[in-house]
Amino acid sequence: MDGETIMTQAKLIDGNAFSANLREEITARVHEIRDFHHVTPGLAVVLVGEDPASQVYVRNKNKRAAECGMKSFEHVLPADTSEHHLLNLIEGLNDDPEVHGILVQLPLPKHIDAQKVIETIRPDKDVDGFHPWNVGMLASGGIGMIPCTPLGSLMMLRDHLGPLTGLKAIVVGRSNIVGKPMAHLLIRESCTVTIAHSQTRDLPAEVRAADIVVAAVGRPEMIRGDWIKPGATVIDVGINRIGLPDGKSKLVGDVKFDEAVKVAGAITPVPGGVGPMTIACLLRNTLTAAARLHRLDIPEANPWN
Ligand SMILES: NC(=O)C1=CN([C@@H]2O[C@H](COP(=O)(O)OP(=O)(O)OC[C@H]3O[C@@H](n4cnc5c(N)ncnc54)[C@H](OP(=O)(O)O)[C@@H]3O)[C@@H](O)[C@H]2O)C=CC1
Ligand SMILES: Nc1nc(=O)c2c([nH]1)NC[C@@H]1CN(c3ccc(C(=O)N[C@@H](CCC(=O)O)C(=O)O)cc3)C=[N+]21
Repeated sequence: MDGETIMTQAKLIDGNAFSANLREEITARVHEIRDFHHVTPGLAVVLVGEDPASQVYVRNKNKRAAECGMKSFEHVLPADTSEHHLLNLIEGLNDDPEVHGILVQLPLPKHIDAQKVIETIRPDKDVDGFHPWNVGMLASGGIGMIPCTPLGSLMMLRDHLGPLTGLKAIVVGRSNIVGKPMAHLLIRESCTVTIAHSQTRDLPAEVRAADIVVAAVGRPEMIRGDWIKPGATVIDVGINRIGLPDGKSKLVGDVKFDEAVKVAGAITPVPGGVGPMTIACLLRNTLTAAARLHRLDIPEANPWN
């Protein structure tokens, strides 16, 4: 090196390792409530349609639930399932004492009203945290169920940075499942929060001002290295499968990793970043739901504060 150019390399935030630790902690709690309270947390996952990518996620969720000692109930329904049939299934799960958590994989086929489906899930079994009751609890400072992807993202931020008080954060994306709940969590952590979306003017300038960047856009490698403030912490939520010239495909995030890794202070990779944390947090929410439904007084797994 000539002494002029200082090559920096961001710290990699390892979602696989973090999620393995969290799942270990959850497993211990699951065994504890099984042995002392005779309760086994149960997670029901509902998938409508045969989207192969979704099938992989559902299988992963069930496998991880079983590894933690939970029961898992898989409901795979054909793509032409009626809304009425799906709502009936959910009402059955609402009333099933073995089921503590219910997740309906999104997106749903167009003929089904997703909002109606979400509102049919009992709020205390809504482990996705998408029911308006839980949305309101997060927005108004109450205790509800926190959406898994934002929760996992926050755990990694807190682990890397400690308290986030006063930091400038930008969330790129305003969806109900990632962007909005993420912004609410960051407000709760006393960050100064900007929410950007497709109508934002001069997105690179907004991103450059931020100490924390959460990318949840769904556009492969859109956020470039020269948009990142040197030393910033980057959480890449994006999961995009892109085709390669040789006919194969690979997963990339919403951040151009090779560029950002040279500027950021820390960054989550894709795969191996937010994705595995989402699943660990789903299990954590299922454990929490089981404990609350049975009024068990157990400590939360990784209460990060
Ligand atoms: N790792 C994980 O566990 C998970 C990963 N994901 C991934 O995260 C990504 C986002 O998911 P989700 O929130 O559901 O996606 P949505 O498509 O629902 O939302 C995307 C958001 O990005 C905004 N946006 C789109 N284009 C631009 C642009 N050019 N500039 C600025 N903002 C833009 C949209 O703005 P507008 O509102 O104006 O349209 C919208 O608010 C996806 O890649 C998804 O696969 C999702 C869930 C879990
Ligand atoms: N009701 C509902 N809740 C969700 O939480 C939900 C959903 N619907 N629909 C789809 C999205 C997407 N999602 C992911 C979860 C885990 C990984 C994951 O584990 N990814 C791994 C591996 C991915 C791979 O190899 O394919 C990784 O990033 O390392 C990714 C994406 C949850 N979602």
